[in-house]
Amino acid sequence: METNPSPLSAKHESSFAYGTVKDRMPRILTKVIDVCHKQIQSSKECFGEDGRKDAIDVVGKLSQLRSEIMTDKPLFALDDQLKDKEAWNKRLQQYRDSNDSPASWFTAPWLYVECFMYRRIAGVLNSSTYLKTFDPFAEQKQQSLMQSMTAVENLATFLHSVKQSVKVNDTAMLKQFFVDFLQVSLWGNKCDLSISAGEENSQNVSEPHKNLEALKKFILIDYSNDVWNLILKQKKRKDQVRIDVVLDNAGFELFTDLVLCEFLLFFNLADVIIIHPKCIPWFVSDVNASDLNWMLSYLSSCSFEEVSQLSTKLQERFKDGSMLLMKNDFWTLPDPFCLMNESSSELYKYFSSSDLVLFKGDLNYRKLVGDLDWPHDTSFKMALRHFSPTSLCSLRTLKADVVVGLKPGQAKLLAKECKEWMVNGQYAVIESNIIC
Ligand SMILES: O=P(O)(O)OC[C@H]1O[C@](O)(CO)[C@@H](O)[C@@H]1O
Ligand SMILES: [Mn+2]
Repeated sequence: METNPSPLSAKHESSFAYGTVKDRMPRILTKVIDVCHKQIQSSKECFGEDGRKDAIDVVGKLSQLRSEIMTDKPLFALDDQLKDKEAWNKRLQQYRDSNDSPASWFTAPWLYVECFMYRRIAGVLNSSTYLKTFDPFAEQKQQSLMQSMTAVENLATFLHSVKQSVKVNDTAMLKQFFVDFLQVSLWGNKCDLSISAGEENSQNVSEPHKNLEALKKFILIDYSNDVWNLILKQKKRKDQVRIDVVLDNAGFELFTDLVLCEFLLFFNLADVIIIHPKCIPWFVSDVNASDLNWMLSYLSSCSFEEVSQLSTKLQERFKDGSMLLMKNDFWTLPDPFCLMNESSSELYKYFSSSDLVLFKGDLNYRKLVGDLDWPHDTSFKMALRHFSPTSLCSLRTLKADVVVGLKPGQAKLLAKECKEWMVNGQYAVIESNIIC
């Protein structure tokens, strides 16, 4: 029988999880409470006394949640109206059954409790009358794109020039630019708002595609060659190549992901691309469908021509079906991906017919490897624990103390170089299960 390492957990005071549950999560909740507090007045203006009471009730329940976390109360089964509640409760029960102590915020697996906070926020909002669809992070997500507009303009200009100058059959050039756009999308993952507890974290490099050479030494594992070979191989074998992108953050990161998609579609390296957002406000900056729509209409009306053209082109792609957005509640469960086949078998089956699934970001990586305390030289394949519907590739900057696939001894050397190497977003991986 396989024995797995233990899950990362805030019960270890020296861990990154401990700092997250103790400081970062309450800080994020405080911001959510402030934003909802502002809704008291506007709800009153729109819906009268009823609206005012409704928003006050939301603020009260969120404050209660913050105090539960800060005082390490036991986790309880969800009792709300959202349809994934049974799936959540089942996992909690399984945890309780396999552990003697009751699960609490600081003692249960970090992956469960951090996801649980966002699911609880969604449950509170959904229980209200007037704030059901209110996204407390929407404004921050929009701000982060607006603050990255110079980088957006430069990247759109770069894509435009590549589209103009590179021939569709010039494989060598295409490979070079594929790797560039893949890396731009990778480094776009630095811009999440959860690691900074919601503080401004926009793109501060104005020409992201010109910085790639200098950043190469920070990519610890790099499967871009294999990903490229896989795409070429599938193109030769099939009429329709499909790539799926499991999104992470809105703002600049989403823009870099869409640039990569447009590059692949324009040069016929993929025929259809499916993107997968979250269905509830999640880890502060994660993409919801409404963030994508907002971004495309914001950029379409931008006065910078390359940006508005690109955005209009992307809107057309969603209309003609070469790009599709697919929603699924699985992405906002606490489940590691090795449980996808059990808890969302349709999604697993759906991925089996994809040629390549790209997973963006840190949380997706944590879920790929189960958020377990793996020795760092464990193979990626082993850490996936049989999650292998098709070829997978994770594009992730390191913002949590879990990483696999390194050479023996490499982690020690990195720790000497930089104490914070696993959590400060400076290092990255392009990691894959591809066997080409
Ligand atoms: O947006 P990402 O890349 O998934 O990062 C989410 C962040 O949230 C965390 O869970 C910390 O709160 C880290 O894992 C990570 O830094
Ligand atoms: Mn995120």
